[in-house]
Amino acid sequence: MTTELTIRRPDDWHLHLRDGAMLEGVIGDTSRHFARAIIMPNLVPPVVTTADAGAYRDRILAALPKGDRFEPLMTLYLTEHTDPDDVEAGFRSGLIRAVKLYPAGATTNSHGGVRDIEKAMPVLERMAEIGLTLCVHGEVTTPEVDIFDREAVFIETVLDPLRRRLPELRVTMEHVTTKNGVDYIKASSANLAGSITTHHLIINRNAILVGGIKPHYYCLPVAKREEHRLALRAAATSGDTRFFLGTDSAPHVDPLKECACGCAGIYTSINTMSCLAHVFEEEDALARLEAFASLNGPAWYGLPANEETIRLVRRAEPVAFPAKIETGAGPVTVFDPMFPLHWDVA
Ligand SMILES: NC(=O)N[C@@H](CC(=O)O)C(=O)O
Ligand SMILES: [Zn+2]
Ligand SMILES: [Zn+2]
Repeated sequence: MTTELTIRRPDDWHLHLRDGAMLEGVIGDTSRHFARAIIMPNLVPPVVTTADAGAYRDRILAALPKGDRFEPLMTLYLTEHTDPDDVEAGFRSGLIRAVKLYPAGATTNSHGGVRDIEKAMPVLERMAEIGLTLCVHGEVTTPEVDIFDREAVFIETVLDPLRRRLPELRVTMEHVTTKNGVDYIKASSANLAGSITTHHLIINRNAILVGGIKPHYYCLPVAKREEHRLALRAAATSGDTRFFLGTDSAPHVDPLKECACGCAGIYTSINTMSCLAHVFEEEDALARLEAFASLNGPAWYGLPANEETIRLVRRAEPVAFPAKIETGAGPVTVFDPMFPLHWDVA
């Protein structure tokens, strides 16, 4: 049995750090293990201009625990009024690594997102021209579409038409949750990749609903049936370079999760590497954990893999993680994978 594994230091290609007291409370859980992360722009108000992103980056670096080395990779929140010249200037300066498409109303703080994609075409055309990546929250918001079908319908009715229209546009399908998403990425010949979260490799929709309603397993896109989880596991552990880690660690304080209309989002930064090592071990794929967590993401985003390494060790006794972390904004419940975690980052 493998009990030790050294891999390049991982990166997180989809992360919510929030702002203010929450940012201060969570950033250390990422910078402890990860060298870089793509930082989601869905703040209130959102990060819409290059100037906003520069200021947010400064706040992130100021909140970083002393001695930690961590590079935030900044994104812009696409709106129907986004200025293509500002996007291009941000990209050319090296600050902006991606632009994020939130269909309006699809998820947390997405009300300022895109209603009519036609209005965003000038920006998308410019991005295709200059090689800037579009990250998408791939769900339609049409009320008639069942919430469990929203990703599949998005692929058919929004993503595929967009990619046919702009084949040069580089697209990251964020937090893929369905076999449909996995198959769509695998069938593409270029300019498409997908991030997969830690929790979608571990839970299916039963976790949310069986034995009582469990708000801490609720996120968007919502976890699907078991067959979809298995497809995600197969993709993540396959070594296929088009799939990589984006934890989508999304902290909300407990009172906003444990209420009549709880927020979507699961907090996994603190135990992601332990969870992933467990999953890859179960799939007999520990040798491919480095590809998923440390190599495929940088390759897709045109960055070198990290030179530093981390060492994962399988402990005889389970590793203890707190049930919640305390932040200046309030308590945040930590993802419970519902099995003991034996892998630890040494
Ligand atoms: N994933 C989530 O459930 N929530 C994210 C938003 C998102 O990534 O869709 C958040 O910002 O809380
Ligand atoms: Zn999302
Ligand atoms: Zn997210």
